[in-house]
Amino acid sequence: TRSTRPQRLLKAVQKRATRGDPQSVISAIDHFCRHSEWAMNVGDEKGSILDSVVSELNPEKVLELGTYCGYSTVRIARLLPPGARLITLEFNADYAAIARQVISWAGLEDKIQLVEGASEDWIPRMKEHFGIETFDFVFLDHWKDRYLPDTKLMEDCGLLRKGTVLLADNVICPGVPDYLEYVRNSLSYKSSYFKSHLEYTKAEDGLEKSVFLG
Ligand SMILES: Cn1cnc(CNC(=O)c2cc(-c3ccc(F)cc3)cc(O)c2O)c1
Ligand SMILES: [Mg+2]
Repeated sequence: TRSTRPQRLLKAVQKRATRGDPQSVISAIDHFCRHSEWAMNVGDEKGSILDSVVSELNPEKVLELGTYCGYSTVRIARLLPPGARLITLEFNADYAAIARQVISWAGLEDKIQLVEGASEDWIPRMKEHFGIETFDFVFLDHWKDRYLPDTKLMEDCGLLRKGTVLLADNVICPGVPDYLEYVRNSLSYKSSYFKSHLEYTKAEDGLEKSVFLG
């Protein structure tokens, strides 16, 4: 049967990228998405903003909601200091299978724990299952109707501390109006918008950076 787009994306990585070289994996996926088939990775333009937020923060404990093919997982993990850990949650088993191979090709498996399942099931288990008290950085890029409930769930589970940074993808396209309204009006967050474009297109999109004030 016909291959899937994530399978073709993985083939492009294995064909073009060098094992153990995260930058070549990122470039191979960007090339595939620009010249072969669009895919919903955060992309190179918003990816550069993601890089700058991560580099400035130097987080030890990172949570990513929505792995997809592992593009942003690799972008983040390549910048983490030794000993830092990234937990990434993916609901879709087919995406998770591809992401594991992309992460492995980049040689970053030691920094990354990919967990398959629903974010609402795993967020309450971060402490007892992963020994995580609080996260330093959270990248939200999963189902857009889950950004707000999962943020409230992270608050309720005590996973955010004074200074934890949430960075949300797609706040314009597809858009997350309820989440934006919440983080921009809540006294518990200092929020700012980074205007950019939908990956590999000219359409407007952006990232919302929200610092939890405790
Ligand atoms: C099925 N599924 C598994 N994970 C998810 C969560 N991600 C998205 O939905 C997502 C969607 C788009 C997008 C799609 C079509 C379009 F016309 C414009 C934008 C872009 C993104 O960056 C995304 O992260 C969905
Ligand atoms: Mg996205």
